[in-house]
Amino acid sequence: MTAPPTATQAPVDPTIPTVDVDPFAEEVLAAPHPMHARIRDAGDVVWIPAYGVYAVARYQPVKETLENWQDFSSAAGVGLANFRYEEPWRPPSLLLEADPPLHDAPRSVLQRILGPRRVRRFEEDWAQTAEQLVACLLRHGERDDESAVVLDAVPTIAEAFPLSVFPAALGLGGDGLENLLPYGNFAFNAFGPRNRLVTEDEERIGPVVDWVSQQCPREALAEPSLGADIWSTSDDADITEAQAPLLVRSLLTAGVDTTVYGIAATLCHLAANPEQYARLRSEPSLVPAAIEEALRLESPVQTFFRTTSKDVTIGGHAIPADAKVLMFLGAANRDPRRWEHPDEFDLDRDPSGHVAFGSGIHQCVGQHVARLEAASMVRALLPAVERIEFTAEPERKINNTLLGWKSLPVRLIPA
Ligand code: HEM
Ligand SMILES: CCOc1cccc(C(=O)O)c1
Repeated sequence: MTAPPTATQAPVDPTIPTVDVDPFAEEVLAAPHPMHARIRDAGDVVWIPAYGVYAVARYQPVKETLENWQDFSSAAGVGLANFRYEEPWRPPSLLLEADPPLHDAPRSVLQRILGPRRVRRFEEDWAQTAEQLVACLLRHGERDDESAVVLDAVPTIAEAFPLSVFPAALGLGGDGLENLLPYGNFAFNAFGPRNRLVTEDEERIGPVVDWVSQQCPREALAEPSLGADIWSTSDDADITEAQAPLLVRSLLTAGVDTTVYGIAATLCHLAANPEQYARLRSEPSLVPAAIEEALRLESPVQTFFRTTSKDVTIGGHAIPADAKVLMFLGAANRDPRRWEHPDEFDLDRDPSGHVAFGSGIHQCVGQHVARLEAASMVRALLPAVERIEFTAEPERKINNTLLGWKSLPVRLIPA
């Protein structure tokens, strides 16, 4: 492993604007939108001296960088760390941190197992679970003096629902599920710099990492399940027995915190836009559009990096080989060059083309699972809850990669 290059404090192309921000400062992680506008306005690509990286925030260059896997590699890691010089904190993902051809077979296996038709088999069960959750909250929830149910929608809905359906769908047993959110939280923090968000957890994450590893062997996974499906593809040599547990680990890592943040994002905008919530109640066919619009607006996964595989250009500017390029997915999803009134939640917008799930060969392979979880939850709320109102300011959850809510204090007015 050769020594990492010293982060040059200036771009090799002097026409690339420098933007002196720290995207991973906690106050910026909690409220990134002003920084996004500043970077978008500076140009197609900018230099961020704080980390010695290039960055793209406008929709077009973000989408092109995501889709150009040949020039912008994932195999050197999709975080700040460059695996060509630095040891990853865990064995790299066979999908997220791989390029073709190594990426091909694992991707094909998960694409088949998590495809829309296969995911539809969960529809009835997840709808029933979501309806039971809503009925239980309305029956047992604390009531205010106007008989509305007062609760924090993050633990009681956004976290409770995914944790009640996804581990079982994956094939996990019942013990230790409290490790899932901390593991995903650490994994997403680890894509960023080694700041407090990483160091404060790394001392105690060991047992959590061990628990996750213990969930991946074939004998740990119930049948039938998504995890068992992964292992059965190793019988047909689509993937090897050594690869199967890493694919299970991928679903454990990427498949929980993200959906919690996605549901919280949707609930936040339904509470903030009561007239659009009312419209959904009368037009439930708009539920998928509402979820896509919330994902565009919030982009639970805010950033990922790529590493240039040779001397390339972005927007006509020269970028050298082996450079890290930070892609601001959340900024691209609010780029006024691509979206009209970009910061508004608009049910009538066509949100297709947003990059909340990425784009190209690495586009989220779990997106159908994510969409079904969110739709199941929203569809269960609509007939039972007339309105969702904030009772206090929502509180941000801070993470180097994820943007979401730690708390959504609301009152549910029963229908
Ligand atoms: C709202 C929820 C979710 C969001 C916003 C999200 C976002 C993303 C994004 C942006 C990528 C692209 C990464 C890149 O280009 O480097 C991605 C990839 C991926 N996602 Fe999701 N995701 C979500 C839910 C899920 C779920 C539920 C699963 C598993 C069941 C999952 C599994 C994966 C995997 C394995 C990859 C890597 C795919 C590849 O590299 O080929 N994600 N996701
Ligand atoms: C949501 C982006 O997708 C991810 C995130 C973290 C880990 C993995 C994996 O493949 O292990 C995938």
